[in-house]
Amino acid sequence: MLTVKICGIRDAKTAQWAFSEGADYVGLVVTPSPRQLSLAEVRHILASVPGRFVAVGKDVSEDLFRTLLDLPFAAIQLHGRVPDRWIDRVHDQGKRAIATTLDPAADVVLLDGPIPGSGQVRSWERPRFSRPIWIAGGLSPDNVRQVVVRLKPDGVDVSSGVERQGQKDWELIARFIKEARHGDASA
Ligand SMILES: O=C(O)c1ccccc1NCC(=O)[C@H](O)[C@H](O)COP(=O)(O)O
Repeated sequence: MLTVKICGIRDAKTAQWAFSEGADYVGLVVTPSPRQLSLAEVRHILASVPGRFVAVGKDVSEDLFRTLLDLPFAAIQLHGRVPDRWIDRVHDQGKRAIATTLDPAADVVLLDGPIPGSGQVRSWERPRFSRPIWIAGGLSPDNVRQVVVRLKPDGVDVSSGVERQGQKDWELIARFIKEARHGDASA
């Protein structure tokens, strides 16, 4: 079944909404971005909402990485710099590792757009690879069904495509999940 991740959620109520609409994962951004959360905000959301959360960061420092390993995230998604053995360390904590390059050690490879969270479309192709592939970069409720039907990815991931004026929009989140699931049912 298709995995759906909604990324860059910044409050507990919106996270709860995404899960209630059928999201499999919610991503919390922990490095510089308009969606970045403080660690206090992250802890608050993780403590208030049951569900599978992903820590999402770019060029994460060793200190931050250690903190993320100790928090109850289901998965860690690493963009940019990924030092040797980090994926093993994610696994040692019983978490899943989401890589943004074709890394055979990862549990999932996220094929993202050129700038994460920017809404820029990647060239939507699905490489042959031994790990599950999630597609992201410029997805929205208007195109996700077609992308799922055409590429048959293992998952889809969205951030700006479910925002209005820089804020997550509940109706767009619900519609994105519905459209992705329709695509999966007819793929
Ligand atoms: O979303 C961010 O602001 C972000 C910042 C730093 C690292 C990663 C980030 N997002 C990663 C994601 O998983 C996004 O969902 C993905 O890049 C797709 O974004 P969009 O094209 O806006 O849907």
